[in-house]
Amino acid sequence: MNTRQKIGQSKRWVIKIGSALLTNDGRGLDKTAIKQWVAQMITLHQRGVEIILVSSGAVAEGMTRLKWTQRPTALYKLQAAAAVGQMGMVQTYESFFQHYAMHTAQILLTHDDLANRQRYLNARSTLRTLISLDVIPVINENDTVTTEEIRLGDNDTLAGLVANLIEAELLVILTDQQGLYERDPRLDPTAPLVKEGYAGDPQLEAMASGTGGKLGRGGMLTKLKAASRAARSGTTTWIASGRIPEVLLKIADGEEIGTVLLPVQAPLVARKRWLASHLKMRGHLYLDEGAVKVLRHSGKSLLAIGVTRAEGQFSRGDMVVCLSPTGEEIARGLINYNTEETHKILGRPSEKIEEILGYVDEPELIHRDNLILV
Ligand SMILES: Nc1ncnc2c1ncn2[C@@H]1O[C@H](COP(=O)(O)OP(=O)(O)O)[C@@H](O)[C@H]1O
Ligand SMILES: N[C@@H](CCC(=O)OP(=O)(O)O)C(=O)O
Repeated sequence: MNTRQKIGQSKRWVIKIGSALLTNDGRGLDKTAIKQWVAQMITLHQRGVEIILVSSGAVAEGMTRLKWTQRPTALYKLQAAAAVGQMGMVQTYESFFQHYAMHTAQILLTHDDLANRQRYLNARSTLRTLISLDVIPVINENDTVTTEEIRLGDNDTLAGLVANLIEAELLVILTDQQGLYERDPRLDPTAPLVKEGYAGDPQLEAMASGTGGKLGRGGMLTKLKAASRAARSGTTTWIASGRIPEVLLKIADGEEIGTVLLPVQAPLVARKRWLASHLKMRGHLYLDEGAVKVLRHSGKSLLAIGVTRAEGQFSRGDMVVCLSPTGEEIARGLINYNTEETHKILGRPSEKIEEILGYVDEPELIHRDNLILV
């Protein structure tokens, strides 16, 4: 059995379907195609595969329903379109799955739901429960309530994080191209297809352009970044064209289609994976050489004494980036003190915190359990 065939036998899949594909390039929901993907998912489910769907298309379908020809730039219009289009999308999935007596469940997530530990754990247990009930979760970003500040931005990222959340074995990204090409095929139609690579390989990321089509937001770069995120839970990513007949079954059979991106590092433990899923950084801490060494080699907490400078506006519990004296990123972590407090205690020993602030929240600036090395 070759690598692809082994991957095809994965038992927990996250399947992400992009806007361009789902709405047939903006001509409204492509119900014929959706019907076929649903039929394939049913076959996979009957073979014992657990499926979580991440579906884009709310904004694109909303635009069609509202008869808008141009994707609006104003957030409030995008949110209105998403609210209208999400209805059509979930109705379509539910009715096709109902045909096979299966239920779907709508899950709308925001960045905050994944950044807050309690909500992250709630989302995970809901998804696990739905899977155990043989229900197909249909996930999208909760576009109607997200602001520029807190949005994930594209569903490739969301799919990568969902793969981490439920420890999927395989993330399938269906799009309007055959996979990753060595150059953007819109610019160079002769570019060769990359068949296999490693998630997080910077050489592959250099091949992908960051702009999506007129409907999607991601482009190929976010798909590669999603593969890199997914790899943190040991998940393999398979990017393929959703227009290939029986595409999902071909993947399950390990056929030579699309681009396969293999995880290289050992999977991170659950809490570290959650930490790594934070996308919004609120500040930067510059460490001295001693602190860099301790973080890298001793797995210890970060103390205020090892920090020379702090930038940004953050509150207790926010994610900040730790940099070496030359500005190289070393780690990220949840800080125990806000900006003003940090400015007062940096460079000082932990036993002085009480004297300086009048209280001590924690002796560490960032506890090692809340720290992830980069
Ligand atoms: N190296 C590349 N290989 C393949 N596609 C690329 C590459 N660079 C950029 N792209 C573009 O990414 C697009 C897919 O992204 P996007 O429009 O966001 O799709 P989706 O809606 O499926 O997320 C393709 O149509 C393609 O033009
Ligand atoms: N949440 C948005 C997703 C937009 C988006 O990222 O689309 P895509 O790049 O096609 O995955 C929607 O449903 O329209």
